[in-house]
Amino acid sequence: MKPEPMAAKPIRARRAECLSGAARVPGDKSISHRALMLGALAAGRTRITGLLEGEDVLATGAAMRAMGARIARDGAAWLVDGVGNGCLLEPEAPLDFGNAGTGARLTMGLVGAYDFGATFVGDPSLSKRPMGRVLDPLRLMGCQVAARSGDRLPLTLHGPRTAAPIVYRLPMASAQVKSAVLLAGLNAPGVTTVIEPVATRDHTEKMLIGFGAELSVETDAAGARQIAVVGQGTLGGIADLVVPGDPSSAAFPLVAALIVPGSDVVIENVLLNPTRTGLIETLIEMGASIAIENRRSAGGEEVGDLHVRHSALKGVNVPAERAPSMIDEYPVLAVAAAFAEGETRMQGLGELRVKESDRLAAVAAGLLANGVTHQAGEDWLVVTGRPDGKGMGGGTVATHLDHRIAMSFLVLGLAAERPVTVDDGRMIATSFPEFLSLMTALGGTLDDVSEEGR
Ligand SMILES: O=C(O)C1=C[C@@H](OP(=O)(O)O)[C@@H](O)[C@H](O)C1
Ligand SMILES: C=C(OP(=O)(O)O)C(=O)O
Repeated sequence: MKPEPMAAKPIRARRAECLSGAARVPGDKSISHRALMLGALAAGRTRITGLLEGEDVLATGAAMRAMGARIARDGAAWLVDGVGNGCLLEPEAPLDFGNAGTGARLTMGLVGAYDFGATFVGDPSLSKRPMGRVLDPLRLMGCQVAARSGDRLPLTLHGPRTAAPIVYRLPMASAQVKSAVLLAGLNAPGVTTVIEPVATRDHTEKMLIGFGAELSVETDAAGARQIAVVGQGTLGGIADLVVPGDPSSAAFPLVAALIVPGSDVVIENVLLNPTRTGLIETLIEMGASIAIENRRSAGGEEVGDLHVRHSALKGVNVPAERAPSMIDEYPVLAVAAAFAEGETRMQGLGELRVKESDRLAAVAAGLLANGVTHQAGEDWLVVTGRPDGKGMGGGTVATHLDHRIAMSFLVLGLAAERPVTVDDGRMIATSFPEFLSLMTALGGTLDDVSEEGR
């Protein structure tokens, strides 16, 4: 008999008095996935602190175990004993990535150049997302793919006996595709090259160098980056890999503090890698009071504490070129824009359509349900704000198994005139399990209302 599907967990946010205090968001999700993957691949031990213990990352850990790595928690740290480059084992059962695009796509790259079979499965959200963007370059390297129509999960990969190194120009701005090709290149003889016309998050490049891979990056006058990795080299464990706080999680208390009158909040230890700071840049242009304090370096990355105070925001134009550096932050930017004077115009949003949900459609529907004036097109969104939040709220938002839609609209409810309900908060645990307790500790008024509908 099939197990009963778990019941949805609706959550409601009510207008908060003010938010205050200090908070520390969990480790960066992108870096956490890569730390487990490269630790699993490297020879010897990697000790990781600050790892995000969200469901997405734990699924990656389980997949790495299934291919031979030993991974165990040791107090506040995680110890990973890797297999050595080229020595992953064929997994005996399907690898289940749950809701996680990053875990699934990067692992496809990791195993796509191995002469063995690996099957990938995921939840209903992940099973709708396009995998062809990763499978196409893997096919060029000699990988065989058996997939559902449209290159969706479940699918099985079988790499070639010897993979062909390729030169691959990214057809879309995607760090996941870039990373998958570079990881496949680790097991191909010779040099595998990725050309990215627009820079995307660079964690894979930085961490590959940290684990001892031979990798070079050249940037041309137009900003295009050419990244070359030498395959079949040796990777070694990292004794002390520190994962900084996730700026994509920090975005929620950050925007909440900006829009709830009287707020004064410090968010500590946030990753400030320039490929991830588009939201902070945009909010500062909108007039946000965000002071970056205590700037320092941790684990080869710049980090700092964000001191945020409630601010009078004004609408701005957010250029399409900025999208890769804030791609996961548009839903919560739309919420900030709902409280800004005038129009905020966001362009270049095509990639939002293929995230955990069609985020552009989900944001537009959530704004509509809560009385926020907006217009949306194929790849753009214009939000017309109302600083006092008058007339806003009162709606229920369909989250479509998307953690960022859930958290963004709960933030809206903290400042809107009427409460905002999200239909299901379960997916918040994929990236930010502490969200409810952290927001509540700052003064957020969030309630689990699962019992109401029963
Ligand atoms: O490489 C990564 O860790 C990620 C890249 C982005 O996806 P795309 O590469 O599809 O833009 C982002 O949306 C995702 O949350 C994490
Ligand atoms: C898009 C996201 O993640 P993923 O692609 O890993 O599912 C996200 O966390 O917003």
